[in-house]
Amino acid sequence: DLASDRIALEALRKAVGGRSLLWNLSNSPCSWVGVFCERDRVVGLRLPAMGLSGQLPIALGNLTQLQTLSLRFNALSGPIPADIGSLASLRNLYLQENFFSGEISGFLFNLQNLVRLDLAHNNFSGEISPSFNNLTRLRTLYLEENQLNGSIPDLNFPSLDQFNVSYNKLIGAVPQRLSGRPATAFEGNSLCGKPLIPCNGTSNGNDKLSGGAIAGIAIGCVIGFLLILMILIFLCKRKRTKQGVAKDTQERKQSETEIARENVVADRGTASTGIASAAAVAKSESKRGGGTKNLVFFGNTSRVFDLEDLLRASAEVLGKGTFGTTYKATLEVGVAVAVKRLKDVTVTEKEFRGKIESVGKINHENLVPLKAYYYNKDEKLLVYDYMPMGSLSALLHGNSAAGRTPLNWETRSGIALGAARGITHLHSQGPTISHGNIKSSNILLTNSFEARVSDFGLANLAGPTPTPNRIDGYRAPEVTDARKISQKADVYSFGVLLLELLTGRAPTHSHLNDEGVDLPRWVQSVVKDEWTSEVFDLELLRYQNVEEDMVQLLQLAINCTAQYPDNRPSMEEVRNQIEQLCSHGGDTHQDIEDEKSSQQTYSIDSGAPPP
Ligand SMILES: Nc1ncnc2c1ncn2[C@@H]1O[C@H](COP(=O)(O)OP(=O)(O)OP(=O)(O)O)[C@@H](O)[C@H]1O
Repeated sequence: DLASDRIALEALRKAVGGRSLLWNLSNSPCSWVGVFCERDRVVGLRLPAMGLSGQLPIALGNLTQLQTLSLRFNALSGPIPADIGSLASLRNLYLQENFFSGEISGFLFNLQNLVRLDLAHNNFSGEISPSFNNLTRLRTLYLEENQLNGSIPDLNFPSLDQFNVSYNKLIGAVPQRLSGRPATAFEGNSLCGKPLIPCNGTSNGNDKLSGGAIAGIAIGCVIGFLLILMILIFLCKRKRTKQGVAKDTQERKQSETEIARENVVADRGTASTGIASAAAVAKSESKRGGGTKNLVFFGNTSRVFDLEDLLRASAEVLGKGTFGTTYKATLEVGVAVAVKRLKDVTVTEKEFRGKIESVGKINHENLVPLKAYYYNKDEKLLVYDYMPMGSLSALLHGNSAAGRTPLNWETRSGIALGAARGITHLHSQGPTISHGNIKSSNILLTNSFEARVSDFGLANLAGPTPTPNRIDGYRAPEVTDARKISQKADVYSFGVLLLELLTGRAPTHSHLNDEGVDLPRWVQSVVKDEWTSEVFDLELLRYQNVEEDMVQLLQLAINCTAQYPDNRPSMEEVRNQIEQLCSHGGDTHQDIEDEKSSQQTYSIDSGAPPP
């Protein structure tokens, strides 16, 4: 009953959270922060990042109705206590990012109802037990970044979605049943076999080579060296006979090498030559009458610069995207612009000009305005305002060591609103107008963190993109060709963007994501298990009085990422809902010490598609 639940919780507080768990012991445990009850029993205990430290007491076994235990991101140490094995109702056990050590306790394998088990980033040692196979309902097993050794047993989980054992001390072959998992699930071990390198005769679990193999390699090296030497002698002789005959050819070759070198430097993003050479090509073309003489400006943009100025500008590569490389060019007058050098433009000049002219006419405070463009046979340049704060992607996933600003709820919801307004404005231009490439690197920020959507109108200038690229994590399931975009596909991508803002995780295929998470699927599966608060970015959990707003935005994101386009809201509806949400957001800067707890039981529709 609740009295025995109370005893367990008080013992836990005494052992690991005396200072950090500010529970009012004279009230019912169901009113305590992180404790969730149903029918007067504790069913959830969620204390992530609460500064808990020390060893878990033998007491939690009292919580016989507990379904979710989340103690992630704390400083808990020692073994997992044996009585956890008596939590017969437990479905979700989330202990990652602590200092737990010792072998993974055999008591865990009694937990027949366990669906998610995350023990990653601890100090667990010993072998992975084949008894994991007792956990037949398991869908998530995360064991990465521990000290586990030995080989991986033949694990057979019928419904496993997520699995990771990377960065342990595992050896031997990946069992066949797990060979379809991504290589990242196994890296950082001495493992072989699909999806890693094949296990051949020379590698039997450890990396030592046999004597025969070493001798073979040595002989191969000597033969290779002799061959190269002979080729070099032959080439030198030939060169001498040709000397003096082809001086002009040599000069030409030299200049080709220069150009090649220049391109390499530009590609590496270390110098301004890329944009300079683009502008130079453009300039020489226009001199020959092969295109427009100069940049074409839009609206009231004052023509403070021309191609010559771009040529002289100091420039740096900002990044390479789907449609080309983007440079920051600082003009001599001190103004910075972003110049996108388009590649693979497949439309005719007339179509290009028509499409870009209509992009240039679109004007809204939440869109990055296209200032000007340049078109000729060899070069197509787009000039935008330069946004000094960079992109949402860099801000969310950038290196925290480099001084990343943590984004609070107010800023995140403001960014969501700004982006929604920008995209809604685009959609209001006509039912066939859509963005086609909504993702966090295309949400740029002003100095005051206002969102401006960039890169609109480019999707149907380029050819099909058969290989997965960075948009793929955002792409709606019905979009098979990047050019066949729609407003409802934009809504899906925007939903993924909202999930990214809420969870702090980048979607699959993002170059910054190493977890391989399919964000909508992951969020839906967690929410279905009534585990909603686990999806939120830890930085957001500091602001407890906004959890209800976060849950509402999460529901909206889930609606946006519905599998069938007709089940998704329109962008206008999305904008209106975020506007409402932001308008009643009062004091959102409550501190972590704020004891006001949010004890609502949130109900989320997991957005399951119709049959
Ligand atoms: N106007 C701008 N001001 C500041 N940074 C920009 C601007 N435009 C683009 N960037 C940044 O330059 C980098 C490269 O942008 P680019 O648009 O070429 O590629 P992408 O956004 O990564 O992918 P895609 O081409 O698919 O949109 C990105 O990090 C982007 O955030």
